[in-house]
Amino acid sequence: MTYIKNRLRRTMMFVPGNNPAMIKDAGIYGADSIMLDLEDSVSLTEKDAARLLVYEAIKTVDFGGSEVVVRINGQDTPFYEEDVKAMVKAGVDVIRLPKTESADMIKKLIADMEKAEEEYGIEKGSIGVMAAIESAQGVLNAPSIATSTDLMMGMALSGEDYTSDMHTHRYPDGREMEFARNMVLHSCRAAGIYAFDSVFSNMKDTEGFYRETNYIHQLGFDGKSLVNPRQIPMVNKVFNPTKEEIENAKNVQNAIREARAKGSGVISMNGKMVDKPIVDKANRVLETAKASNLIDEEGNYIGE
Ligand SMILES: CC(C)(COP(=O)(O)OP(=O)(O)OC[C@H]1O[C@@H](n2cnc3c(N)ncnc32)[C@H](O)[C@@H]1OP(=O)(O)O)[C@@H](O)C(=O)NCCC(=O)NCCSC(=O)C[C@@](O)(CC(=O)O)C(=O)O
Ligand SMILES: [Mg+2]
Repeated sequence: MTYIKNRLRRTMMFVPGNNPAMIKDAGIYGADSIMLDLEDSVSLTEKDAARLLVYEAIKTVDFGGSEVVVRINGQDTPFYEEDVKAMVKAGVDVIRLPKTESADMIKKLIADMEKAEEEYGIEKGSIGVMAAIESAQGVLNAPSIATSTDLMMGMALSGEDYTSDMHTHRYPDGREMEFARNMVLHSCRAAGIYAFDSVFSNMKDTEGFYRETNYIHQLGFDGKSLVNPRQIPMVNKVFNPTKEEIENAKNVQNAIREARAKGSGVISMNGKMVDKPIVDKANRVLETAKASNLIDEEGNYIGE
């Protein structure tokens, strides 16, 4: 496995690292990224066994087309060092550092990964990293965390720990996370890395899940951390461009081609102005459609 900088990352599903049945089948649900968890879904007494299980799984289980991320234990725990060594040796795609509060924490992670890469003869830079922002300190330092290393794939806001640190709860309207979402998202966009929204923990509240997913898609997040496979098609439904959006994007491309042939950078299409930023957005819609297998090589719609 090797870390790929640019790919589709709408859905990143947590899978408890001490659950062999869930790990074995994790690849069948079509998540863009599977996140094997060594941190909070694993009890203190099972940390070593989970690390071994996850190591073996990375070596032997077929996770389909999913990227494999491991959430290791935090730097203030006795498990961190062994987690880093084992995951580097296993050749995971991406390591996610929980409770990241500063750029220095990421620099320490990179130094520890490099030591392990040296020890196990793994190519330097073949494993990406990501930061989970779970506290007020992490949110305030998000801009420098985002740019702390070239290997930074993205950052995720962790709503459960964050709202606990802020002495509040998760509310249906999400106002308690407005500032954090905007800080994390802007830091990611400015750094050119992926932005992931928080898990939504109430599996029964489908309406609430759609409300939150539509909201974070509107803000500009690339994807969301998930806790259950049932959440994957719901996120894809929100994030995938519709047939109408794809047709509109193709019309925008055709219109600007026509305009440029006449020496202009702007044209009117159905009463709406089309210029460079509109074309950039149309291009992004078509890139997403292609990566999601909604259009073929010629741009024809092949989605359901
Ligand atoms: C929630 C529940 C118990 C519900 O169980 P249920 O049994 O009701 O689920 P069902 O839907 O009935 O399952 C139907 C079928 O899917 C299989 N299946 C279910 N879930 C699966 C899965 N995740 N992976 C693969 N397979 C799965 C299941 O085995 C069954 O398979 P089968 O028997 O063959 O039909 C279960 O989903 C689960 O354990 N989720 C992961 C929880 C977890 O990891 N939490 C820690 C991460 S959050 C955190 O730490 C906070 C954070 O740090 C986050 C941040 O940083 O972002 C912050 O601060 O915010
Ligand atoms: Mg957490």
